[in-house]
Amino acid sequence: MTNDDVLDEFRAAGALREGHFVLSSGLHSPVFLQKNLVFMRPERCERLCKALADKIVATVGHVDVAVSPAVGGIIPGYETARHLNVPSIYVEREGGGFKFRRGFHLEPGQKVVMVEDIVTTGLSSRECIQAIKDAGGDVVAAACIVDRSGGKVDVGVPLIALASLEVPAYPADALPPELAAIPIEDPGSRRLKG
Ligand SMILES: O=P(O)(O)OC[C@H]1O[C@H](OP(=O)(O)OP(=O)(O)O)[C@H](O)[C@@H]1O
Ligand SMILES: O=C(O)c1cc(=O)[nH]c(=O)[nH]1
Ligand SMILES: [Mg+2]
Repeated sequence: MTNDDVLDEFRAAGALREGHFVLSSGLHSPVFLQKNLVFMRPERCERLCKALADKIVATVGHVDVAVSPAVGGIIPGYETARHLNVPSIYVEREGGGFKFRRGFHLEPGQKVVMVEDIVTTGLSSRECIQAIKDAGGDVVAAACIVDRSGGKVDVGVPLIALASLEVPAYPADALPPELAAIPIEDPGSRRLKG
């Protein structure tokens, strides 16, 4: 799939949103990819994740397991794992960091692909990769549906992105006036209080 094919799936799902969004990293952006509106349609999710699985196999060959960071990574992680024919497990936030819960664990040295939905700064990917390493996994690659950094981000392992875009994002103290004038939405789960 080309970048345009991937973006067309987001457009067709109404998931390419414009406004004023505060991202997981705390950066602000006029564009938000609301991936859940894409993943809610199994046929869309299947098209994207099959293409991502093919790209993973072509890049790193066989892996043993896919691990994703909750919440956004869970559905694409599962669907990508289905096409890789490997198990899919996930980490979730507990006390600030990502932890394996629900009986999920890794065997020492298992080859892991970390599957994210969207990468912006790579912070969530790096946190997830650290949790996998702490659990004994060997992270052979990271993968995502969309890399919003246009290939600039470094997550410490090769990043396999189905699509790569450069989307503007600004620190809170450096907002363009036209963005500052729009009310803020905070759509992710990082700052959710229980
Ligand atoms: O590369 P980054 O700067 O870390 O940004 C990308 C992350 O932001 C989103 O997660 P978020 O924490 O908003 O919560 P969600 O997974 O529940 O959507 C997305 O799912 C990625 O995990
Ligand atoms: O950086 C993020 O938090 C982020 C950006 C985006 O476009 N979509 C998303 O789900 N998260
Ligand atoms: Mg996430």
